[in-house]
Amino acid sequence: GYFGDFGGQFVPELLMPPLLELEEAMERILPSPEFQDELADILANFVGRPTALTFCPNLSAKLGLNLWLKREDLAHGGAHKINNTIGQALLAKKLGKTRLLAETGAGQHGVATALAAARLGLECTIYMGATDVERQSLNVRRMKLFGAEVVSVESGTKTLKDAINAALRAWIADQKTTHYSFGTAAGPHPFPLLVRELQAVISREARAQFLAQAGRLPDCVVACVGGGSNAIGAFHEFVPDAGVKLVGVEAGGSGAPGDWHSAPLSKEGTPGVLHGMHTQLIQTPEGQILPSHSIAPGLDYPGVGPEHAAYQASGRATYVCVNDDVALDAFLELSRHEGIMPALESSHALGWVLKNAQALPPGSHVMVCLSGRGDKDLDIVNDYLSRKA
Ligand SMILES: C[C@@H](c1c[nH]c2ccccc12)[C@H](N)C(=O)O
Repeated sequence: GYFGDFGGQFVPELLMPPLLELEEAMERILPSPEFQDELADILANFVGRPTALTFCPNLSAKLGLNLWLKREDLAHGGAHKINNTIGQALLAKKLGKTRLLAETGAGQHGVATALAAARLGLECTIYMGATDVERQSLNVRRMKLFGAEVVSVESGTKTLKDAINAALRAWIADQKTTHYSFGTAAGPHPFPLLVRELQAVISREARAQFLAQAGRLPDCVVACVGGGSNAIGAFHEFVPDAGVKLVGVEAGGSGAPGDWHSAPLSKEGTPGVLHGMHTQLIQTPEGQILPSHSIAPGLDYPGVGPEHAAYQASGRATYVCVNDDVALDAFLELSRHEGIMPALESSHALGWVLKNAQALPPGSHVMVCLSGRGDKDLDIVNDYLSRKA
């Protein structure tokens, strides 16, 4: 369960039985033709795959690049999250589980888990920090309308990292009937591997679409990195293609000195253990996890998936970060020039491309993973516009 020095299963002994059961299920059930056929049918006819690979003629002309977008914003639920939640829900059902539980901070993973449970006839309990329940009330309403129970977590800073701790504890207490559907390619082994396998559909489709539509491979694949699930999925099938640069874009927050960020890889992160994994973290020298911040709720996390930490260490991928304003400007650029409204999370990836277009060879073919749609972010964007006016 390691990616170089990173990964592992740093959990209480009590959590080992369900993790071992999940690992065995992953090896036995996931690759089976029966599971793969059933998953392919759901991805086609419920999720709406394959998602488009969209060329951007106006921004390409403006930037002197060939800008392509992998449209995970068009997947059911409005983001890439469903690739993971529907796969884990199907696996849980094959294991005879009757309930899913999950963590969420921004609410996107909670919604994607709740709708997958509804579709597959499973009960669903979502753990969410009390602070997040307050500020993401629309997603709380969506989860409840899909039939999920939302448990408000009052411990710690009452945000995502506390929701994960509460969900892991709940799983220990109820492991026989319940599957924990982890929200990103992080957590204790086998979650980083399982989520990567389920999100790899993004690059599996994109690689074939690029060859068909552009007649070649991309020069560069760019994706935002919070926990890292859309990025690991966008990278995975391109990893063997040495000519394809992989760029992960983290959230730099406001950028003001002393302000919090969510960029353990591209800023001063250090190795440590959190949520069952050894990875790069934003922490004090004594190992106290520091608060994180980003204008994009889905990127707000002080850690990162271990496979990304390993790709940074090996040099296979490069990790950079952009601040809130660069992401907001990218949101406006794509909306105004291409008629597509990107999630603020995805806007970080696009923002890096817009900011660094001159540094890329002219005519480069760049694929940005558009991990989600931006309707959820209208209030934040309008607030930015009124401040800027
Ligand atoms: C990205 C996703 C998420 C869900 N669970 C996570 C664990 C670690 C990092 C990120 C996540 C999002 N923050 C959410 O709360 O739904």
